[in-house]
Amino acid sequence: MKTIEELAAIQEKLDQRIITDKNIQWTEKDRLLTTLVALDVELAEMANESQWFKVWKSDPQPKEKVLEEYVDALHFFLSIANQKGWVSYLRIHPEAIEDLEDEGFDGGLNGIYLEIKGSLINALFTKEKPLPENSMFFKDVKTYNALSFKSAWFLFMAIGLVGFKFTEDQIFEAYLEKNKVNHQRQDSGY
Ligand SMILES: O=c1ccn([C@H]2C[C@H](O)[C@@H](COP(=O)(O)O)O2)c(=O)[nH]1
Repeated sequence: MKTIEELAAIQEKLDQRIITDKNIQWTEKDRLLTTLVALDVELAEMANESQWFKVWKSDPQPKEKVLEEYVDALHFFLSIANQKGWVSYLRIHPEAIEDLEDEGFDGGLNGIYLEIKGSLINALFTKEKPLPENSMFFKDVKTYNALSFKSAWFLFMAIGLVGFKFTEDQIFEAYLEKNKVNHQRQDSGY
């Protein structure tokens, strides 16, 4: 199985190919904001396919495409990590996921989903602010912005692994499969 850092490198190749093929001219900021909008839309599509919030339906079962929408969102998450130099924050501790599995999450999937969005906004829109030198948070995390990203990423993985009960293998394989499709789309002038 590939590592998450390898997936990030695979993502960067796809992004750069799209930028070249479509001759996209943009500032770093334009690129980042475009990616955040794309991620926000994919997260919503994922929620819509999963249907967990559709309490008004008699049997809101997850639809087939949840994993596909999940890995579409994963593409844009990786892209943001690449753009901001946050790839090293993509490693998560399996024990933290296990703890979440045991304790559950305040607000359930709605809570996690909305917190992902809030944390992403904090990560990208608040002024860069360093964490205190002797911060009790992770040693490698230097700013509040990076901490918010790490938190959004952890919750995104938690939705996949705990909420939807996908395995990491399933997620990584589905990502590679969709990445291939995205290249094929570019080959055929998407
Ligand atoms: O710069 C880009 C543009 C698109 N995609 C991928 C992510 C999703 O898998 C898919 C979304 O495209 P639509 O199906 O929404 O057109 O394309 C990227 O990875 N990078």
